[in-house]
Amino acid sequence: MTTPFSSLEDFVALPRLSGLVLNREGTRLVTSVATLNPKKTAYQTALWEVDPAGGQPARRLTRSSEGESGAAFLPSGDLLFTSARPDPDDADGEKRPALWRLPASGGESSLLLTREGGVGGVATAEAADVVVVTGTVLAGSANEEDDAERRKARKEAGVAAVLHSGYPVRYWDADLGPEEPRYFGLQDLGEDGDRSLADLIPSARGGLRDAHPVLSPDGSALFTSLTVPEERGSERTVLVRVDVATKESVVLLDDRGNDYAPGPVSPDGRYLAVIRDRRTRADLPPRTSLLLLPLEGGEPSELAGEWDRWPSPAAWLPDGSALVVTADDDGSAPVFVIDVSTGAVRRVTEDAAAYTDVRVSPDGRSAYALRSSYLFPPEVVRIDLASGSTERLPNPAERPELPGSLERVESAGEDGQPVRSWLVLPDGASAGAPVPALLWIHGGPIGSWNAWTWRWSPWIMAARGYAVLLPDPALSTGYGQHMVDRGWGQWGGAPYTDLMAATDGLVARDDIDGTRVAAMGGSFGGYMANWVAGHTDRFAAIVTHASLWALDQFGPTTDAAYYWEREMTPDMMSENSPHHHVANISTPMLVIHGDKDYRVPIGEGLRLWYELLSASKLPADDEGRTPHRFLYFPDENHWILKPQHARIWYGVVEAFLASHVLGEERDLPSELGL
Ligand SMILES: CC(=O)N[C@@H](C)C(=O)N[C@@H](C)C(=O)N[C@@H](C)C(=O)O
Repeated sequence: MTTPFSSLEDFVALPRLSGLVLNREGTRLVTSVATLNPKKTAYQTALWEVDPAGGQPARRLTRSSEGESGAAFLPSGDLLFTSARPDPDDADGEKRPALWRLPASGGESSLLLTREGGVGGVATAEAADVVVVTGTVLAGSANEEDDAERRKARKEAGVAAVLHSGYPVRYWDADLGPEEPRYFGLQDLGEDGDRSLADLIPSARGGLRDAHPVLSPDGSALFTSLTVPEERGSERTVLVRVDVATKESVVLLDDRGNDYAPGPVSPDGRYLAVIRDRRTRADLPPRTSLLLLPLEGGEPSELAGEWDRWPSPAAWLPDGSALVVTADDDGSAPVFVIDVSTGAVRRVTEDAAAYTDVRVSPDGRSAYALRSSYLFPPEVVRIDLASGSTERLPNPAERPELPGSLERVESAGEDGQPVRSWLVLPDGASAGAPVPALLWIHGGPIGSWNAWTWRWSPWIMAARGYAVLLPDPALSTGYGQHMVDRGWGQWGGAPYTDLMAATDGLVARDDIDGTRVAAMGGSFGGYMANWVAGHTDRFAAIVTHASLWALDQFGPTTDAAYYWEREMTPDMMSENSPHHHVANISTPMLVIHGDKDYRVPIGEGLRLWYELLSASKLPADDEGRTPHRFLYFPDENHWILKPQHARIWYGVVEAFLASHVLGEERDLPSELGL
């Protein structure tokens, strides 16, 4: 059997689909496909068309070394997208993301809009030629010309400094300021049209950093979340409507107990679906709910409030009778339909898969979506909304061959709570040939192992003979509010004991060799790997990626300090901080961290490394030797994004595990230069 998971080169070269848009008539689907560039040092994306009827093979629509993304259809069927490909009329110009149009009638793409601050994304109205693009401006700019001049002056002077008066100053891997994101209404799309841009929320400051514009079907109104500062470095997210013609903006929902974000507008323009996220406190866990906001006036009402899941609204049925949503549910994320008059919830898709980017056909009978699971990466499917049956459409890529099988397993937590996991088993695992195993701990911690991920592929390890357990412990989504509540603010409690219960179930299996088991986790999963290291010696090795180590230090230095301050009091942080238990650590640890990680800053990795060498039970000896290792990426962030670095990541992890779990030595990737 040939599986791409045996070779890291083949694995990083697998095509990766993301995003899906449907034209107004429901006759064209477009998705984005990322593939390796010729040097194999970056991914480049191209747009592909998929036939909704399933009759035609997928075909590539765009081709440039700079790639294309952000596809959006105009009502005419023309396709808009963003790309930093060269402007044919300005071959020497600087490459920056611009807005392009591919005509429905065929032919070449043409450049629609270029601006000094680039074009980040595009939103179109369903039934009107209204386009809103996102892009940045320098905070002090008066207009586009002024912005261009200020950028030029800053660049020519070689100045990167930013003067802040507010919070935050960084976000994930981006330094914030003096650029601020804005929404621009594009006035005239005709061939020779005036491309003047209307800054729709000029007072937004940094508040659109994490926002997406949603347009009403007739294009008259734009809805967005807007993050507004609060006292003491905190912030909240309010819901805003902007009149696209007059630029008049109105705050629709704003209170200190919740954050709000817009979902889709009903086909008749009368209701807005709204996502409400409860603001947390140390004694109040998160809760996500769905609201219907009447746009002609009146109070919002909660939809399906009795349903013990956290819905994410995707689309309305064309007759406005129901909302199509997805929600995490027992290790998957199916499609559901919620009747808006009764709140009744009906599960549509029955398979154990995760659905995203759901688009509904104009007749309301079908939906199209990206679907993935641990058995296959994202692929385009058609869903029959009445029966729930799904059909995989002819896709830009085939499913990769897997080197093993997948099972759903369950253990009981200390309080009797079922703890559910996916278990990846390598080919050949049996009672007669038990295999070594890995416990993988997910991040968040509010999340679930329920969809394919390119970052942590269990099949890479299965191809090397390991079973991989993917448990959803306390704080995971898809198991009801109680599952979140029982872990809130006490990470070293139920989340840890649930993971140990799942591990007990794993090692009790006769196809698993319980003497050869390691634990691994990233981000919050790395926090937990560190906690595991200080509380048990049952694992042969531990891999901790982008991990939280000293919570008193992490809290104020992460990019969103207020978020963490709302979960734990200083006493709770101290009680749950792994660094207090360094003296108990007797397991070899592989620490991995990227220097540009602003979510879990590098200080966590540096301090963990030093304290492992100086204070664990396996300190560096008098010649500096230690079983611990530190894999440091100076130019990566919270994730390892460059394909060559992903290969190194898997290669070093594999060698470390082979040494400590299997007792075998492996060559390290030669590019490490060791
Ligand atoms: C504001 C905030 O911190 N949100 C959390 C979702 C978060 O970023 N948590 C990280 C520590 C984390 O665990 N991230 C996960 C999603 C990951 O796998 O990287």
